[in-house]
Amino acid sequence: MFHQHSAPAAAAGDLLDAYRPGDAFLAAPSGAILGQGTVATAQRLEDVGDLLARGTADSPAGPVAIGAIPFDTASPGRLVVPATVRTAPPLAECGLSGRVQRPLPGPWDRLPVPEPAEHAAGVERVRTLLARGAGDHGPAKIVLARSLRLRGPGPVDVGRLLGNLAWRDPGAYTFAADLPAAASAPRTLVGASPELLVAKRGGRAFSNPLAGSAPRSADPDQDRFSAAELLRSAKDRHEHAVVVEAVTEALRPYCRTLEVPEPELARTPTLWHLSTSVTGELRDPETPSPVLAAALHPTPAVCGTPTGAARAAIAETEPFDRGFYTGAVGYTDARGDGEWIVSIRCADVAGDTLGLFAGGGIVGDSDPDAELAETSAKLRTLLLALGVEPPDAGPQH
Ligand SMILES: C=C(O[C@H]1C=CC=C(C(=O)O)[C@@H]1O)C(=O)O
Repeated sequence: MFHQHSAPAAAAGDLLDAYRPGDAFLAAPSGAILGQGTVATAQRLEDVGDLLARGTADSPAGPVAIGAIPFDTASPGRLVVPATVRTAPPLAECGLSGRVQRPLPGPWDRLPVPEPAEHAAGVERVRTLLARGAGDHGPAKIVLARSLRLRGPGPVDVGRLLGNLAWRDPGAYTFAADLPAAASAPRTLVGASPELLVAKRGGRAFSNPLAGSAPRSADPDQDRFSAAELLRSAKDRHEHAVVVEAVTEALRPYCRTLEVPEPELARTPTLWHLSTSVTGELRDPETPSPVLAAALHPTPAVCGTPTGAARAAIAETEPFDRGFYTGAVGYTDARGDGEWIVSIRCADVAGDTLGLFAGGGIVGDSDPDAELAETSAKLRTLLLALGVEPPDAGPQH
């Protein structure tokens, strides 16, 4: 039996200031939450409901669990019931504009894994696999990722990095989640994702699959052109449709109705994406958000389709373990209301090192050079927030 203290905060900026390594922070367009201290933990989404039922809280919604699950559903996650939970209105309402970005001190050693040319060769290999499997229950889409390892002159200041990410894009899902440490050093997943895996509020479920991307440009005409091209691109619309179909099929057993509008454009400071906002009315309004997240994860936005074949191709092709990249980060209360975010545009931080990751969906007509450019733009979310790359004159929002 445990008890969780809850308190409102005036502004999400206060929660950012209060964040310390080991805490859990998530800022979403619906509001921000900070968890501090630990009274209970679980390793799997499926166990969170029972865990929360064993405690009480100051809040009428009961205790809250916050945390992360990895890409590989067979590996343990870290889901924490914090001793204290503080909530605040969304970051975008709290006026972070009075602050400045505080670059993290360098110099930084960079190690791409694999080398960019090797990633491009991997895209070619995956295209061959896709061609071979076409029409034969083989994979139809595979998300291939690459990694960039950075080592700085001292322990990475995760709080500062989190503040910079929030400042750069207050509309993103900005998060820091404590991870199971490999050695004695604390480990944190920190990032600013544009993608909602699933949210559940009362009797409704929401998902916002993204897939199909184009790098933004500093030239406004070129930027508008890239966005319009993306919206028209048959290749990107196919890549996107595969994800929307999988998301609606995974939600359908839980929903009485599902609204699936046409894709539209969504933007981050570095990329355009095709985006579909799916809304469902739940058959059972008490279906908990972790159950929905477990049913959806991993979507073809991060893995591919069919899931098993895509997962096998990823394991064969990517020369690193994804860990918590392309997993999910989120929270739920004891009533099951909560939000789970696709953990992309993030870094796995331990001591003086960061593992950055970026991937892209590969279909039959993907171009290896375009995939390199796209993953470079995705890596820039973290590189800009670190101050490793100077802020450019390009679009910021
Ligand atoms: C896998 C990532 O992005 C996914 C989300 C949006 C667009 C994507 C794409 O166009 O390929 C990816 O599916 C990543 O950022 O590492």
